[in-house]
Amino acid sequence: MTVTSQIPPPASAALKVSGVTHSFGSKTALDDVSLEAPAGAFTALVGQNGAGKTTLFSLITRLYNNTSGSIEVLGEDVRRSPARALARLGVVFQARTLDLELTVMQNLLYHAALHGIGRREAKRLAAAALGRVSLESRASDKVRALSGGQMRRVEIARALLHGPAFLLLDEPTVGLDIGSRRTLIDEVRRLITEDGIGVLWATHLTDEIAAADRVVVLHQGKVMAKGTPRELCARAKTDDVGAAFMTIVGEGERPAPQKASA
Ligand SMILES: Nc1ncnc2c1ncn2[C@@H]1O[C@H](COP(=O)(O)OP(=O)(O)OP(=O)(O)O)[C@@H](O)[C@H]1O
Repeated sequence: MTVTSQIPPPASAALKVSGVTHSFGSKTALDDVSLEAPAGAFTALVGQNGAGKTTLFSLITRLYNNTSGSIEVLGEDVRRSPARALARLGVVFQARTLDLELTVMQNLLYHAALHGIGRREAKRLAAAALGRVSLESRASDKVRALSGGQMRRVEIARALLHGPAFLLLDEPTVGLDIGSRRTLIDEVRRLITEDGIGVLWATHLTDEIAAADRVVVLHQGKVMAKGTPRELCARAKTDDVGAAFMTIVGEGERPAPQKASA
């Protein structure tokens, strides 16, 4: 009997960013950035403050126009086919955007109305989305009554309303306590395993990375490394992902300007 090794096919890139540069005046926030994030997997975009994570998210979501390179969501170019590309994308921005005085359900229905979803369908979708983040029992509560972590999960439910295949989350755990952080990450990982959603998760916290994740290290607008945590650790000759990140980021530090000798 012949035994053939089962090599899994390469995961297709649900999000593909190629050669994207973006500047604010003379400040280059992103410098020839290329990265891929597969469907049905967790990709961590790790970078310190000012690395360029939010700028990248703003380009992917068309808040800013990408004038160089290309960005594709499930094969749809965001510049050429913005409606089709954005229809496949769910986004949780860094800043919180729920109306605190409305109920959880009212927030979701308002968002659905903006997307042209009819009331009855919106209610069905909202209930299903709340179930996916384990918050169906809070539908009638005012958002103000929720914890920070629960608010984030409502924002994820809102991002899921239109049935996206890929989720972008920009530092979603900032300001949350350890328990809420863990719950939020677990919920998002469950969406990946149960619904096959792809995730790009921006963070500066390396303890949010799991062994099976893909990691992209962004520093001062440049992609410094891409790979599995194990590959990053091997490159930095350490077994600690946080230490590997600091080593890799250190490689990218701009040299201090030389003083002219007298
Ligand atoms: N609207 C803007 N005008 C000018 N400079 C900007 C603007 N937005 C971002 N920048 C600069 O671009 C660089 C990247 O910023 P960005 O917000 O994308 O980083 P980040 O990785 O999201 O950091 P943080 O975690 O602090 O949000 C920074 O140097 C920032 O000061």
